[in-house]
Amino acid sequence: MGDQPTGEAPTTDSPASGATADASDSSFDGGLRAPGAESAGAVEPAPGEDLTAAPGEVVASVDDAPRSAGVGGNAASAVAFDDIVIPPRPPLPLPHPATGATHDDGESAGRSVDAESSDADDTDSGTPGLATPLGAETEDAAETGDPVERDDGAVEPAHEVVEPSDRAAEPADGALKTVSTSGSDDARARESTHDPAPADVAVEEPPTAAADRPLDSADTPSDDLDGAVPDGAVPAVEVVVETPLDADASVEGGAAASDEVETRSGDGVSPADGHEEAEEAAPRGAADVEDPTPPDVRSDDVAEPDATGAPTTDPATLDALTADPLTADDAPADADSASASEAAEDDAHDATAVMPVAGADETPTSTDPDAERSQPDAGAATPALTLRHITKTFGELRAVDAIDLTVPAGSFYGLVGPNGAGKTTTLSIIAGLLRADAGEVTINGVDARKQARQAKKLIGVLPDRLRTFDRLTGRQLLSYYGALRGLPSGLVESRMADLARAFDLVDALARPVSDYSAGMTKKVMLAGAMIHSPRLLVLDEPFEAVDPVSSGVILDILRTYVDHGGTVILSSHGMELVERVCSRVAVIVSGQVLAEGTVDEVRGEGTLEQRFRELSGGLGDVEGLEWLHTFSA
Ligand SMILES: Nc1ncnc2c1ncn2[C@@H]1O[C@H](COP(=O)(O)OP(=O)(O)OP(=O)(O)O)[C@@H](O)[C@H]1O
Repeated sequence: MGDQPTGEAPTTDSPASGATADASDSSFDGGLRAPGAESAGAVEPAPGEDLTAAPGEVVASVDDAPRSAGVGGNAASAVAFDDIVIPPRPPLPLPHPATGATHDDGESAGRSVDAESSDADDTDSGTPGLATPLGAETEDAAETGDPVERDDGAVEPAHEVVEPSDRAAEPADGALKTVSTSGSDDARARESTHDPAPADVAVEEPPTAAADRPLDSADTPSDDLDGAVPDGAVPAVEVVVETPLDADASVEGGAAASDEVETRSGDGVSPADGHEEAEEAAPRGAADVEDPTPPDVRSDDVAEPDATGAPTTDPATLDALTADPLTADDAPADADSASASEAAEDDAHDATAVMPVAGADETPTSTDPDAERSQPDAGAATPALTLRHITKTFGELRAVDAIDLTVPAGSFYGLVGPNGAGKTTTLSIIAGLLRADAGEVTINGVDARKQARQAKKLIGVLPDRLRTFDRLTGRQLLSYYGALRGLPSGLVESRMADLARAFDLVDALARPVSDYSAGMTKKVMLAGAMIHSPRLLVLDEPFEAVDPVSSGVILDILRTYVDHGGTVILSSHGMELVERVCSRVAVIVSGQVLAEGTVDEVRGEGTLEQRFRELSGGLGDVEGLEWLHTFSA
């Protein structure tokens, strides 16, 4: 190719462009491009021309050079560079003095360059702009044979860069020095390093999003809560772990500390800033929220140390661990203390305990919906949840209209309804995210308004829209959930490991939740809702975006949870799923409960979906959409 007619070299065909692009990535890029391109500010001329003939030849030079020079790869680059670069500096006519020693190798490059210049002059290839810069650049040095004066005024012998000894000693420098002849700052900067471009790029590269991530690799220690975590998540965890212990000494103080922890953890920066972000993170209707912290991580709990201190997932042990420490003696007193402040009541409860709740022994343990349907009164003694005339309006819209519901303890309760029916609003009120305009919410006998903190201890929440502190890694988030719920760190670690395995999140725990898919986010938040083994799980669309395998796992977990006395209330648009797994169901339309009871009672002779369609008014009006079938484009 070195003997190709010069007229073929300077073209703007795509191969040339492609070669230019390729060459730009190579270590000998500077040798190929710099003299012409950088010094003259060429518009990719020399490379394009040169490479039109060069791609194969350049490679051949690189391959051959080291063999002839008896040096390694880096030297090879330098030799190849010489072969290619030197021609622009000395007089163009061949043979070039510097390439004479390696004529075979240098010939192609030298002729290529020569061809460029002459071709640009001799042919009407339509690429004068491509050839000219290199020609102009080389002429100065080549015709005079004088040292090259750089743009910054420094004088550099033109031949310096071609000294074989220099190249052998510092091949990379040799290549870079050639770049320096351009006189550009960039070239000089590169000249100063012994490391080729890739390292320069790596060093100078601006911070990336990945660099901002708290943890991004699996090599993060499992107990890395104190490890290097950007965004200030570390101090959050440090403080969180200690908060419940502080709360032990003083409920008031503990609550205050807890608030601070929530805030600081929320943004991982500072309490003040975090508070704002925590509010930002609050679910829809934040203006109505009693507490800006999402309910799934919200906790007014004081520490409830593990009775045994031993991590466990054994259901029986979990029941023991989560058994409400409250004593029945205080229950009536609580009911009578409506006039006292909410905080004062909660403190009293925290200090002494209350709550006659339906324990696992009192609750049917069958996961067979049919079996449970045959026991509609199961857990009737103390319902897991009761709503009395709950009403919520948004402006003129009555989203929830005097709803009454009773969810027996140990039931798997489905809330279904069309879009905008009021399901999420209802669940948000149950979770304490929204304050109802009117009505009462009672959770396991605890008035959710009068004894908000006590009530919140009893529930785990998967909120709508998955808003959470997603700058934390999954591990940090679950640790945060657990710490806020007052669990000992060892127990948190143990449960987190169990939940991660169950939800197939082991490999994801070290990654920021913001990088999770929707289904993964749902699963980690569901894990967070469960980590303190609450008595009632309030789940808004728990299966949405979750893959079938994970859905099956979640269902198994929830069923077992219900078997052991837990209660689940969930919203879903999956009629078949609700029909299959739920023992009771309520159909909400326009903020009102139009049907409620066991699944058998609600669906009657047909399917639940048929009943749902009847109650919700069927399909929308699809007439008038004929234009959709005209396919205008
Ligand atoms: N914060 C809010 N501000 C104003 N309107 C709201 C707010 N939250 C809910 N709404 C309105 O209340 C009604 C009930 O909404 P909600 O989210 O409870 O419905 P949903 O049954 O959960 O619907 P979907 O099945 O689509 O999730 C809707 O008309 C909705 O626009």
